[in-house]
Amino acid sequence: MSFRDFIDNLRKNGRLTEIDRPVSKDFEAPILAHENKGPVFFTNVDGSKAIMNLLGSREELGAMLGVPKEEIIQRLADISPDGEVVVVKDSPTKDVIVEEKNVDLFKIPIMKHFEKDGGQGYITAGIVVSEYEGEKNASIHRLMVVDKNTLSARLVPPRHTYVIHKKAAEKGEKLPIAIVLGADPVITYASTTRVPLSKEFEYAAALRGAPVELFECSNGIKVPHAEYVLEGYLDPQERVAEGPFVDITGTYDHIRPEPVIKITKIYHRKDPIYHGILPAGAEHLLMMGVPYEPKIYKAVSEVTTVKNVVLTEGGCCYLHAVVQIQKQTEGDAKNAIMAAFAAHTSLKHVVVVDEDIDIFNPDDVEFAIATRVKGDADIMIVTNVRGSSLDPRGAPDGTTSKVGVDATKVLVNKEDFERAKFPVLKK
Ligand SMILES: C/C(=C\C(=O)O)CCOP(=O)(O)O
Ligand SMILES: [Mn+2]
Repeated sequence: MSFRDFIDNLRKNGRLTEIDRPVSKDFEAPILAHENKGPVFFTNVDGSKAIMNLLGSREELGAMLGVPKEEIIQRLADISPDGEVVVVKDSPTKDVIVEEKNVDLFKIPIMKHFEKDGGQGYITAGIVVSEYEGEKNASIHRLMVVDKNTLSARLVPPRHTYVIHKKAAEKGEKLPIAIVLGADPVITYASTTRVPLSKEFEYAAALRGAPVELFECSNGIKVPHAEYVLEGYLDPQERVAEGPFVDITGTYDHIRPEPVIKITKIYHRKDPIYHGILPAGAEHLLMMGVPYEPKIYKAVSEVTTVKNVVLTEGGCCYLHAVVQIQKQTEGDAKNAIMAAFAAHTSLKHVVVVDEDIDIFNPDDVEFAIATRVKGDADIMIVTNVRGSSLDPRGAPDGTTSKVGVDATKVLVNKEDFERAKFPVLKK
């Protein structure tokens, strides 16, 4: 499905808010997206079309994957990244081709979001596709606009783009890349996942249940059909001060020296639609967090019977997990805690609950903590572990303390924890 077909479906189903008046890419469009919550289509952001909040809820994500929100994790965990990918010659993305001397990123509605943002705006939904010595990758990175043909990418170790760029840079070579904006949303989603190296498009094809078509850019990088493709390279040496940027916590991430991307060509559809993800908005949080949920699910399934996993909105969909298990033996929850921390190294706090707790309801999770936890026995603290660079409370060397809470029933007296039910009355 194309990006446009996806938007048309949202429109037909009455799920799209359309804003026809002219709005500015600098702050105004992001503020409107923040106020509107659901998908918002702008017909005139400084003269261009744009959409924000495209996949801003678990319901929307589930609808795209063809499952209810409670089954997203099982669906993502069950699918192997081995769908069919075909290379085709033509693409509607090639309708308009802007050669190097005319490249001007300021003609694209790349937005400024928050008052202290660094650079000249940030591309927030750009899939960075790279290929080097037979290894391929597709992943979303925040991209700061430096000038009309220069970006800077925050590359976090050990993400695949970081690893591939490092390999090329060690040999002093430029890494050819292409930045894809406005592909089939399943492809964009697949690019946020943590599948094995080179497998994002195969994973997207498996999720979509149909082959993914790629076309070749002039620098050899193969990309899916999209609204915009920015072709260029990651420089082996040059770095600029990247940031500040508001990441998932809604606080400003630090400024760091990050690699520079030069854009050498732009392809776009006629009348292209720009995709912007609102930093710290629901779409951003889900894109960052949901891909880790199947990873945690699979890791916990190795140690006990896992039923579901959620990275909660209150924990920025990244720092807090709730893991639901069918407890078999005493101590299962502690093993589940260790497995969850190993599967998502940025995770800081995890609560393990039983099957009768609704993990999507924070009040129900708090009820489990209130009635099933005894602090000296059920809380596990691990100190000096690798945490998230996004945690404002993390130590300068990137370590933190992690807390696991076993909020499951004690098996020997599990009847003491039974939740009272009203009888069903005969009518
Ligand atoms: C921008 C970040 C991640 C990414 O590109 O996936 C920052 C968070 O990374 P941590 O690994 O949590 O430090
Ligand atoms: Mn990858």
